[in-house]
Amino acid sequence: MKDEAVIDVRGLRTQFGDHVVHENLDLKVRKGEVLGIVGGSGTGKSVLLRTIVGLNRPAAGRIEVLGEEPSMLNEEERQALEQRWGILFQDGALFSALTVAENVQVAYREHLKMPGDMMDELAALKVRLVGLPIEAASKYPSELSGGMRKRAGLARALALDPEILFLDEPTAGLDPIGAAAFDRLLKELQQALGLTVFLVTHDLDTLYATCDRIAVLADKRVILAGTMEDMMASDHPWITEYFKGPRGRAAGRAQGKPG
Ligand SMILES: Nc1ncnc2c1ncn2[C@@H]1O[C@H](COP(=O)(O)OP(=O)(O)OP(=O)(O)O)[C@@H](O)[C@H]1O
Repeated sequence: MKDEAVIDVRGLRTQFGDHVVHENLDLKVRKGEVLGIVGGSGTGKSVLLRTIVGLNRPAAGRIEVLGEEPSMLNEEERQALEQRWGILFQDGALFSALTVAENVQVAYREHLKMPGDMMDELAALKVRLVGLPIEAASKYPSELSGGMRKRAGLARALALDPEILFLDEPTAGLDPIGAAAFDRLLKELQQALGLTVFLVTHDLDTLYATCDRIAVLADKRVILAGTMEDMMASDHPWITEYFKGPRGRAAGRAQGKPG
């Protein structure tokens, strides 16, 4: 069932006042794939993510996630659906007054009833899963490096064993070594856990290292969704400049692809 769509967006329009961000946007994300969303600054990548997860209301169109239409659900059904995905926002969005373990446990307190020691064990498991030392569990976000905070955010996003992981610019602000390590972790986790990943990124190295397909946002819609080979074959000016410009070529060479 590799082609089964777990996210299906059709005819989406989003707008803020008179400002139309998306018009007639279609996008399918297939089960088990890592889909990278790219596009120029302000083309609406983050707004698309936020709209799919219900944080922003579409002006028109239809959004299905895991076979459900979030806007048609009652509160209880919505909560049940929300437990099936995890989100890592750009800034990690950790609660600064809580330790890493407590951040992971927010989801357990909200959605599950379980004894404290079991929550501790589960949080420790998630902390290890994302490659953090166990000591990090009792630290506050301000005591961690940027890379460790991203991993802590990922641990929180994975708290409830989601089927879909939404990531907004996960490698932004990381040094190249930290970013490459995060890419490897993401790919390993995606394969081990069978996740579907919706990944907003500007990072060409991340695209090469992790994505099965890429969707390009321009002119208020997805102008091309396909593999890296499809991107290289396109003659759309933005796509050509992005993927075949000096940075695109360098990223391709680093992954052993001819530039
Ligand atoms: N809550 C909001 N109210 C009004 N306008 C908004 C809101 N959120 C986003 N926008 C506008 O929607 C457009 C798309 O924003 P978005 O953050 O999705 O862009 P992006 O493609 O993720 O950009 P970047 O790559 O720079 O992060 C921008 O013009 C932005 O100003």
